Amino acid sequence: MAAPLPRPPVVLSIAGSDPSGGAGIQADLKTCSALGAYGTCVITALTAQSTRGVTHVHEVPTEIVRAQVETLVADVHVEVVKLGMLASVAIVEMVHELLVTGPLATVPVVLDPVMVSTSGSRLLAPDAVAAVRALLPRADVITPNLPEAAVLLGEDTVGTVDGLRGQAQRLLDLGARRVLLTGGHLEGDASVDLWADAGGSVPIEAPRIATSSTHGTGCTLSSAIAALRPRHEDWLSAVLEAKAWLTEALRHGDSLDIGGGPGPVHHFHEQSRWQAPLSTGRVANR
Ligand SMILES: Nc1ncnc2c1ncn2[C@@H]1O[C@H](COP(=O)(O)OP(=O)(O)OP(=O)(O)O)[C@@H](O)[C@H]1O
Ligand SMILES: Cc1ncc(COP(=O)(O)O)c(N)n1
Repeated sequence: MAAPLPRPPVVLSIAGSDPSGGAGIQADLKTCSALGAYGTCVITALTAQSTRGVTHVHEVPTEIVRAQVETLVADVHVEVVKLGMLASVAIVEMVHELLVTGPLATVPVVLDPVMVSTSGSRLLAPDAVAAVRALLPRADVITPNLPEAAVLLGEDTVGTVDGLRGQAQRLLDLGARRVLLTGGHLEGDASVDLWADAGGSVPIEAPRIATSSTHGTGCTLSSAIAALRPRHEDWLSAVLEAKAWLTEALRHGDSLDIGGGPGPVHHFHEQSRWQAPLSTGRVANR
């Protein structure tokens, strides 16, 4: 029998804070705990938000973002980084530098290019889109939703799986290595995302859950991929497990009954409980 991992893989979420606990670093840390990873975080922005929406955004000074990363990484070995809300050009560029020439230079990256909250508030300054685009080649996987993919490409939002294929390919052309284009904004009985990498593209389907508890699904999915990557041989296998787990967390979200707006998914529901598989002890590499 193979030995279990000696300790949980360490994931670093660099993202914004959501006091309502459904999105941002709070969702990322819960996801890590639910999936057997150890979550750490560096906060880029404080938002004042509830399930009903965002009322304020306060960006963390870039030197404090840098200090958080440097202080953490000097002590703790991070196995995967997940990037969420990066707020401004200055923060995107600072994080980019840390990922290329700084202490995170060899760490695999999942980039969720967060731009606008479900409730419609800007979480990324419009002039920061080019800086996020420049970050694409440094990410191992990017997880844009349909509006985010369209903004990155300077195109209109598409609404069909064929349209997704074209956009995913053009994101690869921009330097992304692997793309999971999330189709939560599509309609239909299935919730279809599109995976694309140098080998081609493949739709990833799950049942569409009739629920209003969709706050933070994008954050939760991208951090689940980061949390599961060290336990899989490749990125696509981690994505498939993350998507299946998220679907169960969505299925049980309404039972939480948090807030008056779109509520969070249920990271810890019994039927979505994740069990650490026996493992070879392999950890992610690039
Ligand atoms: N009702 C649903 N049922 C099943 N899966 C869903 C549903 N809504 C979203 N998903 C899935 O959740 C994941 C994230 O989807 P989405 O495209 O909505 O990202 P997002 O817009 O970044 O999310 P959010 O802004 O809510 O954090 C995808 O895998 C998507 O297919
Ligand atoms: C800090 C933070 N990060 C990300 C989101 C996106 O999540 P959603 O689209 O569900 O509002 C958010 N609302 N807040």
